[in-house]
Amino acid sequence: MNTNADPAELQKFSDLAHRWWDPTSEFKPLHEINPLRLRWIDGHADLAGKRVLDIGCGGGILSESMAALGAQVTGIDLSDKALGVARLHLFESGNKVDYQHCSAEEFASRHPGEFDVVTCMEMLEHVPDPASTVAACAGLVRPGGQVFFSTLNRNFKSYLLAVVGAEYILNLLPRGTHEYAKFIKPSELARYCRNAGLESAELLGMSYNPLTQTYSLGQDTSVNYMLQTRREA
Ligand SMILES: C[S@@+](CC[C@H](N)C(=O)[O-])C[C@H]1O[C@@H](n2cnc3c(N)ncnc32)[C@H](O)[C@@H]1O
Repeated sequence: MNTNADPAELQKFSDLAHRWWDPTSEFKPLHEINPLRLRWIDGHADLAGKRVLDIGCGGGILSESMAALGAQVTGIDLSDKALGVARLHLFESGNKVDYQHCSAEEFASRHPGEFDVVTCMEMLEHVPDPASTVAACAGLVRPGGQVFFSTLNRNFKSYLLAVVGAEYILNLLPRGTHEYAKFIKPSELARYCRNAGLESAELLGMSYNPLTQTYSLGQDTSVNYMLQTRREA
């Protein structure tokens, strides 16, 4: 099976992996959005006791926070360095997460329908074939289970804010973090989901206010957004 991965993208995350848990580092935005997305996911999926798979888990910011709410979490990623940092951090936090080096597609072939909840956050914009990742997510969740995605919209505003603003003006992210052509419109993500047997439910925007330097959830999906989906029963 050809791996649906871009080695240059994985290298970017491996190079920065040692700073994953530093809330002032390049990963500051992930630390800041985490409480918002965690509350949103938990509000829909009631995570305690659920079997959860976190795809593209990186250093484990979301995985650990879901485990802390009582979910049985497995995290998969293709960056060995990020997974190394994620495993080490468990010693510090005392949380339990099963981290594995695997692609979504390969994991789906081994664990069909095994999860109540699948999360795939800030990852689709880093893979060559996001539709294939979405199909793998659909294969991993049980009928009636939920899959949550987040990614970046593709339009002039998202180019200005997520690439020019975040990488070149505010220096929130290292230059080259995001490739504009890989951003995904909500309509495209909804189509990938529909084709994979996932029904789209709530679409929610996540916005950054540079004046207050805070993120908030709302109806504005023009830059960052999240999509809740459910596998047809
Ligand atoms: C921006 S980080 C997001 C980490 C985490 N999902 C979060 O939101 O906190 C993107 C992650 O996707 C991983 N990744 C990129 N391509 C991947 C692939 N094809 N399969 C699995 N993980 C991948 C990277 O190694 C990195 O850890």
